[in-house]
Amino acid sequence: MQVRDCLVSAPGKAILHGEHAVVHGKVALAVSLNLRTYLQIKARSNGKVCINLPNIDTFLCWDLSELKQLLACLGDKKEEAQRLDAELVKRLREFLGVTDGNLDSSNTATLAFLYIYLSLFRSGELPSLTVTAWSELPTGAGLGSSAAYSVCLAAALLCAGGTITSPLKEWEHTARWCQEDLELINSWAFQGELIIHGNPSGVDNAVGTWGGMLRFLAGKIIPLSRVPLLRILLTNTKVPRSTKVLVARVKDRINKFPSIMIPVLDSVDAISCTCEKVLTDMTCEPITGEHYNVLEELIDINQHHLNVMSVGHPALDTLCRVTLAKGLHSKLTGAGGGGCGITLLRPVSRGHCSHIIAIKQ
Ligand SMILES: Nc1ncnc2c1ncn2[C@@H]1O[C@H](COP(=O)(O)OP(=O)(O)O)[C@@H](O)[C@H]1O
Ligand SMILES: C[C@@](O)(CCOP(=O)(O)O)CC(=O)O
Ligand SMILES: [Mg+2]
Repeated sequence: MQVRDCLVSAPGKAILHGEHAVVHGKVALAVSLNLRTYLQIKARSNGKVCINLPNIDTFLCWDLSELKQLLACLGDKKEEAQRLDAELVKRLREFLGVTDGNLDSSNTATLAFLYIYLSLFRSGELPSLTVTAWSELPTGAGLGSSAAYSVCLAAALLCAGGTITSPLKEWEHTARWCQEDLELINSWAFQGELIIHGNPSGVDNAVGTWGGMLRFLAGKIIPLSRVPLLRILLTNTKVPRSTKVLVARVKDRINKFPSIMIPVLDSVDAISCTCEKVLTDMTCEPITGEHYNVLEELIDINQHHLNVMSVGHPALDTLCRVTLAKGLHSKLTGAGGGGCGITLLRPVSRGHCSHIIAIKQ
């Protein structure tokens, strides 16, 4: 089978409020960034499947015959993007020599690719192709690099195999898929996140698929079209961490102290809802210092809650302290434990360097 060549991209994200709580059914507010992951598929006729992931120093090739063996006796089950096929995951882990202890960047990214590739093409002939993915996002820093990679994998493999068609007209440089295709891409991207994160909420792949700013609650995605222009400073502590480990850590703490932790999750939910209301108010009435006072207090309270969830880090404490000395309020974003923090800038604040994002629509 010959696939179509294609090139896709997807954005990273910043979570304003609701990280971790969203995994436990609470509201999160997230926004896409102008930092993207790109992925190209090229059809080959050499009987090989190759993957090049320069950001994580991973360059691998397999013969189609080896990959076909992984599907032996799995049956022609219609590929579906609802849940992981445990048997296929087990075979892939064995094939890559992966045990729970050595699920590093390279192994997880390779596993996610092979899982989606084999699932999508399992009922027909496996195609020979080369996948190359690269990103402007820091890997493992809370800006949704895993989701942007998973969204790109899903979109490109669905497109290469002809399940969805490219919306790009000859004269256009970029285009978006229709809603139905975006939903299919999102559901396969969620599979990638399941492999990389273990227990994802789905908020990151939703932002990677639809872009813009959205409210996410238990799989329900509500785009927020009326939001004010906010300036947010992103700071990368450069402390490495893994979302999978942090999500599992929060779960352990909830299991250990349910009566203490459940109210914390409820409070984070209320913070997201209050923040959303303030943002809406800011679009229908003149913006005042009081709006910013509330947004800043919400950031401070949430940062304390995230520390209570055990996903803080001394480098993030430093960020909060240093910015507060300048009258600015910060919290971690994404899984925490290091990675990136966000700082709300008031309209008068002068541009600190790092990366400034504009939040609108
Ligand atoms: N550009 C990339 N190329 C290949 N794999 C990537 C890339 N970006 C992210 N990944 C995968 O995602 C993992 C990081 O995911 P995660 O811990 O959730 O952090 P993040 O906050 O960046 O999403 C990496 O270990 C790797 O497996
Ligand atoms: C902690 C969490 O809420 C966000 C994780 O984001 P990131 O992988 O750190 O970019 C997990 C999730 O929602 O799946
Ligand atoms: Mg991630």
